[in-house]
Amino acid sequence: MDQSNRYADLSLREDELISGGKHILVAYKMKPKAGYDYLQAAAHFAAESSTGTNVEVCTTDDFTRGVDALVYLIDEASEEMRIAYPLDLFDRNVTDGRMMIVSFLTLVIGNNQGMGDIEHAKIYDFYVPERALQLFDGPAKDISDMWRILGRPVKDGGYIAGTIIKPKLGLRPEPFAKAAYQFWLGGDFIKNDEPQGNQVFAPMKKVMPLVVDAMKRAQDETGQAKLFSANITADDHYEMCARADYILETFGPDADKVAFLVDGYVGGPGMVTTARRQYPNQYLHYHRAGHGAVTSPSSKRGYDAYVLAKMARLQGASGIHVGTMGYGKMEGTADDRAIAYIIERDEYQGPAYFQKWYGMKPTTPIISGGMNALRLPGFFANLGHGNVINTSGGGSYGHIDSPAAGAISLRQAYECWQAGADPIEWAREHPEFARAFESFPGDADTLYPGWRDKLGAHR
Ligand SMILES: O=C(COP(=O)(O)O)[C@H](O)[C@H](O)COP(=O)(O)O
Ligand SMILES: [Mg+2]
Repeated sequence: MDQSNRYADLSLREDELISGGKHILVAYKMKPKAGYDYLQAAAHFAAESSTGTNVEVCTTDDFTRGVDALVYLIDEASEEMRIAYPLDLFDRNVTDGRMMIVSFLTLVIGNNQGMGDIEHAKIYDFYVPERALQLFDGPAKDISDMWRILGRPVKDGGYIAGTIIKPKLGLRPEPFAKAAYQFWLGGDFIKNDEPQGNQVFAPMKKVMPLVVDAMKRAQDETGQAKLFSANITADDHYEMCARADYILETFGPDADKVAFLVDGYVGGPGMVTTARRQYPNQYLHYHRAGHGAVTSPSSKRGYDAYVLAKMARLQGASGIHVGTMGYGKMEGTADDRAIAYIIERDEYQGPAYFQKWYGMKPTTPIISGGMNALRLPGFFANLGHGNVINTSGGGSYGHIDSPAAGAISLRQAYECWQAGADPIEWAREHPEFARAFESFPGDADTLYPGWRDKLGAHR
């Protein structure tokens, strides 16, 4: 059935839809199955994503038609399809009238992902009008809260040197806490790796008191505040809250230095929002493990990492992983800067839409995955600033001298970039950074050819 008379209006202008402020706009790359007309398939897509189905139903009335999603732009050659969704389509909380990402996802990337006439469709950008932005929680805490705890300026407080306890799994409580202590002697921030929780060989109630002790000792020894991001992920939100409450109680006077990590992609928006709403005083760390299943450039379905990050800011993540922009081990390119910019700035021109955030707090880009001191100078040059949290697991625990030396080498890499210095020259004056070359010789050969001769001459 051709529904393009009802669910498409190509005369609608995007600038007018935006100035009207009554629609969420979504940009897709969509391809119909062979033999299907592009506009008809797009209109069916909009129908399934809003008020319709594949046939006319007798229960539809004039009001129903007023909340139809409308295809307002198509370009078959570039697989471009943009749809305007009236705000009233989206579910609101009974308790407080607020909007929810789960309803946004259910409509804009819901049943349309399994349609028989669609080859594939993937969201690459969306636009949220001011009124809808007011109805999302947004972050309660942001990187300025971390900087404040670290005793830094709350604006442009700079690089937070972090790590992930490695090995990823398999450490019992004492070696786990020892690993934390060793890193904190040189660095700022430690996160649980995303699967670490309450394994039988490392029960949370044995691990956490030892981590608190390690934090205290590292703080005493260095005279600096230290931060810990604790994984509270669980299927059951009561379990999640039990973990969070236990952790806050255990950290006691240092509880402000605790972030809560949630595996937000596998756990879903309910998990993220539970953490956001139950613990608004804690920094909320969104780990996106699993996201590649839909966000990977090789996937023609789902949504991309830019869209995931933008949704995370709406939901109230204080920080989310944004990849390493081609400088680490995970998939990514230099252009992934956009993923950081959309979540940290007050406004940003995305791939399709110019988004203003109207004062919503920023979400910190968390840089993680195969990073080490040698890769950081290029990373900062590409991003253009260093106001990020970076967690280098292998880059710290793989340093040949110690985790503390690994941590120090990370900070030195940041300072090298800040100074605009040549990394080889910097290494001559900064021993931990120099030893990173020997710790990661494969990276050193790739990034700084001839480093052995140049540094060896001064050894
Ligand atoms: O444990 C790590 C990195 O460990 P290491 O520092 O040892 O490589 C992170 O879970 C991934 O990088 C995910 O990050 P992202 O979601 O940005 O890919
Ligand atoms: Mg990890």
